[in-house]
Amino acid sequence: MSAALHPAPGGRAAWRERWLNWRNGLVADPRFQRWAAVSPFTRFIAQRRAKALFDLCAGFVYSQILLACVRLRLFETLAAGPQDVSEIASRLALSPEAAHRLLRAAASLKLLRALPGDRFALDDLGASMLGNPTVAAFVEHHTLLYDDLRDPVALLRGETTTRLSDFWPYAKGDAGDESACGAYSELMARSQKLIAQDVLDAYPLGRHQCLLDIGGGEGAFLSVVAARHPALRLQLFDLPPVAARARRLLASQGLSRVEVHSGSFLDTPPPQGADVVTLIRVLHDHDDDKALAALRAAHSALPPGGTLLVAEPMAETRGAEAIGDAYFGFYLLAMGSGRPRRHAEMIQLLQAAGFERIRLLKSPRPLFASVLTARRV
Ligand SMILES: CC(C)=CCC/C(C)=C/CC/C(C)=C/C=C/C(C)=C/C=C/C=C(C)/C=C/C=C(C)/C=C/C=C(C)/C=C/CC(C)(C)O
Ligand SMILES: C[S@@+](CC[C@H](N)C(=O)[O-])C[C@H]1O[C@@H](n2cnc3c(N)ncnc32)[C@H](O)[C@@H]1O
Repeated sequence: MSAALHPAPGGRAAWRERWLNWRNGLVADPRFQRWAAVSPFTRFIAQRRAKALFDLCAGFVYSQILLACVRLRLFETLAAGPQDVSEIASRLALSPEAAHRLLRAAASLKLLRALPGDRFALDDLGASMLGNPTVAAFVEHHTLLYDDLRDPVALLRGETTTRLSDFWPYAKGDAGDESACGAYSELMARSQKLIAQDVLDAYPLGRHQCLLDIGGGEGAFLSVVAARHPALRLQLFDLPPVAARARRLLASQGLSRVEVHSGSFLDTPPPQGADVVTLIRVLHDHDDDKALAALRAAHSALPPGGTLLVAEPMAETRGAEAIGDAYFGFYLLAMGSGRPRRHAEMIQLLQAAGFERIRLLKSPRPLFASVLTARRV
């Protein structure tokens, strides 16, 4: 970036930068670190910072312990109640020593709880895994992401080919065939359980007559909408191989009332008739030009005054900053397309496509998806 675009700050901002620089010099000084670690005024802060840095160093190890639990079906094994190490070891086909190591590790991560007598039970996080089987599917799927992240600098420099870009063929501009689209469509459909109800709680659709879901995948979101709004007319638009899967799956669920249309929002006009269009987890996996094309497609499908509903993880979501900028930032980099956007960037994009009255709605779990509405001009 040139200095002209980002001139050195003045006033309060300049003072803030000088203070930050002085503070960082102090924190980086080993003598200050030693003093802070023992001083009764600072030792709790120093310990918290050291632990936070250690957790960043160890994050991959923690993830792989979770992967071992998922692959060995440890949470399902303990679903009926606590068991002792030898019982668990024989169920997991591990030696008692290996089982003990895994169980203690999982207990330290609050997945399990260690009980007296070498017995182990689920703890809150292990029980949450049982209640959200989608998370286990993501944990398995992360083997692709972690392969791609083996050399993060090469990834940042665009020097690698990635496994995630094969998993998401449209990220490379390839619509893929039904089998290539099957894996991602199934993963997305399963993970709608974390999103669909939250979106509908944030924006009840009661006043609408017809909803078009652009990039609607296999129709998992629309099947939740159908159950809540029996009278709403429903349309789905997705790439031809995905639309074919949606037609089959929706028919098998008795949901032939969903009209399935196939095409690409890059070159095919979507169907007309909707007074609300949804884009769920579509914009963030496209670069600006294609995201703008998706928004223009939504605009063309709506009448003036029609509503657009966007739901996806966003950057700088309070309490979920690392999920947006770190997890999705690097996930989408490995995928080869898109980036998590900040609220201000979403507003710019939406306005450029002809939307106004853009509102960020209160949603139950914005860490999974923030929900925005906008009005077609
Ligand atoms: C009973 C007593 C006395 C006390 C209980 C105390 C209490 C209230 C405990 C809380 C228990 C509770 C309700 C727990 C709930 C836990 C839940 C709901 C956990 C959910 C976890 C979800 C996770 C970890 C989700 C992970 C999602 C991931 C990794 C999503 C990845 C998405 C991707 C890669 C999307 C790709 C799409 C693309 C391409 C980017 O567009
Ligand atoms: C990350 S998935 C989200 C699917 C679904 N909305 C959900 O949240 O479960 C993105 C979807 O957009 C579709 N898609 C990608 N590029 C498209 C395009 N050019 N035209 C239409 N759909 C597209 C994909 O096939 C996929 O179903």
